[in-house]
Amino acid sequence: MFLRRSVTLAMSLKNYSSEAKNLVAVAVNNQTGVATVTLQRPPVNSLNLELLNELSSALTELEEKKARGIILKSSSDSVFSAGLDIHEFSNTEEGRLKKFWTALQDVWIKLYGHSAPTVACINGHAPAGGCLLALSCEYRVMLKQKTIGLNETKLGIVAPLWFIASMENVIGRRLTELSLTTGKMYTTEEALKIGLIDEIAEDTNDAVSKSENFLKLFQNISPFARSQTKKFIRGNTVQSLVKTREADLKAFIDDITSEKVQKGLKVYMESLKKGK
Ligand SMILES: CCCCCCCC/C=C\CC(=O)SCCNC(=O)CCNC(=O)[C@H](O)C(C)(C)COP(=O)(O)OP(=O)(O)OC[C@H]1O[C@@H](n2cnc3c(N)ncnc32)[C@H](O)[C@@H]1OP(=O)(O)O
Repeated sequence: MFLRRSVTLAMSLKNYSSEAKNLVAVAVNNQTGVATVTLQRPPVNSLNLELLNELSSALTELEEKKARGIILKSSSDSVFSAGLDIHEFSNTEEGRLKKFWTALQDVWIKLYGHSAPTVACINGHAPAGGCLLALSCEYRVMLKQKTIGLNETKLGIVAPLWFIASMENVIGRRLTELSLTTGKMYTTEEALKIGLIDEIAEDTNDAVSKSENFLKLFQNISPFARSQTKKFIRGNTVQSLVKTREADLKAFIDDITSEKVQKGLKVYMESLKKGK
């Protein structure tokens, strides 16, 4: 019964090979059904509205096509994602701000609750929103000598509850509290020690191969049993945002457009430029 189902899924993916879009590229291995989703917005894959919309569409498509696994990586070996594009925050046009935050909520809901097994191949630094993407996956392989963390307090902003839950579900409440309140960025080696990541890789090829090995664990597991189990484990966390989306959006708009936060972000951006 399960075997017949697997064959059907593999066949449904047969003609779905590689599609390069602007900011997100999706390539599906027709033999394994595993999709590699590559973020490609140089220089640092900061998440703007357009990238988030493309990522959201890719995740929907991979849900519909019943992908057998997703590897999320960066086209650069230096930065996985620098997090949300800070320029979006200084956009005072409320329509775009709303679309931006709604797109981020969409991406998180789809990625966190995806039916396919997901791996973050963290082939570069992953601050803030970059760390969120990684935490939304089920397994994390990271290049040595990079950094990862939810550093929002360093920017004078407050990580929403669903960011916090994503980290708490991986490393527990005590460490999440310490990490978030201090805005701690962990080195790869530190991240492995606290369980924030699962494996260290030498380079991107090694990271991809370790990600593929993780997905092989599910080769002989019923996709239905696997995804339902994941749903039971992650369902409440996803639902907590689904039920409060409007309030979360309002809180974001109110906070991000406040004079105090805008001033702090300006100073942070200047410090980033000076850091060169
Ligand atoms: C109370 C308020 C509630 C509101 C709730 C909001 C919750 C928001 C939640 C999440 C927030 C975020 O995700 S904010 C983003 C946080 N990200 C960071 O702090 C990362 C900052 N970047 C870096 O540390 C580094 O750039 C890097 C380590 C990622 C890479 O270093 P590298 O040396 O390779 O590159 P540069 O630093 O030279 O950067 C190149 C270029 O990119 C610009 N840049 C970097 N990060 C961002 C970004 N996140 N958004 C937009 N632009 C970014 C950087 O300024 C450089 O630009 P220029 O070449 O023009 O100088």
